Amino acid sequence: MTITGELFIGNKTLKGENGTLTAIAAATGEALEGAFGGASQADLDAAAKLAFEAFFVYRDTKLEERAAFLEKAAENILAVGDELIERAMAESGLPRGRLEGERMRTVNQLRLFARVVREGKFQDQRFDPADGERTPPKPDLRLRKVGLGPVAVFGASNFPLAFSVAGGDTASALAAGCPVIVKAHPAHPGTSELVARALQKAVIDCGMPEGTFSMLHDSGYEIGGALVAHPLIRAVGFTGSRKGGLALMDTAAKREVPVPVYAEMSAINPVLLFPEALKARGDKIGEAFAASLTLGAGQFCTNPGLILAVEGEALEAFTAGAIKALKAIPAQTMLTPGICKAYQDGVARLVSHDDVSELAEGLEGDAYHGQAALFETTAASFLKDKSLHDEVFGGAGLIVKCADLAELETVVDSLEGQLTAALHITEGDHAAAKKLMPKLEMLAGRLLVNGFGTGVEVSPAMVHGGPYPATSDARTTSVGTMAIDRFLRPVSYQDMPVALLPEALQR
Ligand SMILES: NC(=O)C1=CN([C@@H]2O[C@H](COP(=O)(O)OP(=O)(O)OC[C@H]3O[C@@H](n4cnc5c(N)ncnc54)[C@H](O)[C@@H]3O)[C@@H](O)[C@H]2O)C=CC1
Ligand SMILES: O=C(O)CCC(=O)C(=O)O
Repeated sequence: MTITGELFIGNKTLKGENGTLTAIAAATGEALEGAFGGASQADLDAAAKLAFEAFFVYRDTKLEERAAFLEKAAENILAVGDELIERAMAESGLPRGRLEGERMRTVNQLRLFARVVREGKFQDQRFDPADGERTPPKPDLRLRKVGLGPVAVFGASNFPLAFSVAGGDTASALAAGCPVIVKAHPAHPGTSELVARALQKAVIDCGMPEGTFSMLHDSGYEIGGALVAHPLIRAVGFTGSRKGGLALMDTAAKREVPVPVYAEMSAINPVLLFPEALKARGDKIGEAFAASLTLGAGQFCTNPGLILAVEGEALEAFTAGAIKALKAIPAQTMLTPGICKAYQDGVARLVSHDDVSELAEGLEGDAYHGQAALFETTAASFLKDKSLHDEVFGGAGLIVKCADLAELETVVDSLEGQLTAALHITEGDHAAAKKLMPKLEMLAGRLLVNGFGTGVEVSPAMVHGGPYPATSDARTTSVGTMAIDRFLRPVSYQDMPVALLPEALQR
């Protein structure tokens, strides 16, 4: 398939004329096939108008039809075939195995939401019958949840399939009955085009209203901002930097009618090593940590960037295991030259920090490669300098040595909101771990034991979220079936004649 660089506005494609963006090969920095035309305000208005009109039809589609549409989208993505994987590899620098896995995750996520839609429980229908005998008389009340309206989706650079055009935000918004306008990520515009084509075809194949799906390119930040500000957009899903997420939250808050922005931003995902676990298997935990830290060049928002432990011999065994493993890990291509530069700058800041020691580096790589790095500091220094709490997006980890468990708890108290917190424990650590549980529940969206947070299971019981700045709204998740709730709101029907009630509430 030729990459056309076009915009997808409802069922049409057209070349944007508001500037151009070029796809870059992550491994070499060279330009790839396709010049992507940026959308204008008029293109955005057209997509938003179609989405808003589509909403009134799409939200009332039969659940079976909506589910079949999601399944068709999954089928069409698979039908793109190897070209999708090849293009995503070139644009993101991620290896084939990872992207094939991510494609299945994307497809299965759409299929999972199809099952959620078919089941219908997300509508949360409630029936509270009238009671005329009561004083005062009680009205007949019925409730269901409905879609919010058109949703803007900003996909993530680090998951060009599972968190992008047809990723979790899009799947959950479509499942909720909301049309979607995607602002394509500039790091993988060709991958985005191939997936957008599959989604547009699914809309047509299934006879869904035109405007159920659109995708725009932005040659800068103008159209992304205008999309969030657009009066016909009713919610926003975002995965990316804290700076980007905050800018879009600010735009949404300043609208005449503010709308929710579900932004997943930065996290350093603390890993707490408890004394008995360290004594029992410190070196093994160290090795496993180095592997998780450097998975996908460390470009996961769930990356375990921070180790907290009590200093001593057992921690030294962990550190030795991590250093040995890390030194043998090859540098890997990073997603974009910009992300690579931000990583190198972050590592350089740690290297030159007076209170931080560099323990190890991974193997050296080429210009666009991220070289893993491991650092160490004391709890006192970490508590003193808030800049040490910042995410360094990539394979860099910081060990914080605490004098005792009380100091470790003080460090936990000082942390910003996180996506995950991991505990490494044996039974002998249960009492100490239990003491920290209330604080950890306040800190993170997911608490996990004897593992690391990378590799998020798409499950009904998953929370991929957490208090600010991990996300903009700790009440939600962007992965798993509960993600649908972000794009729904409840409507109550009081003493409504049956003829006026939505079909699902007529009984
Ligand atoms: N926590 C996480 O899940 C992730 C964090 N990151 C962080 O973000 C950095 C840059 O990565 P990107 O993916 O490029 O994130 P980004 O936040 O710069 O961009 C994400 C998306 O938002 C758009 N955008 C950003 N700022 C905007 C603004 N002010 N107005 C309108 N649109 C805007 C971009 O065009 C892109 O489509 C990384 O170095 C890393 O630090 C990146 C990926 C995932
Ligand atoms: O680890 C995962 O599977 C998902 C992580 C994620 O959401 C991210 O890195 O943006």
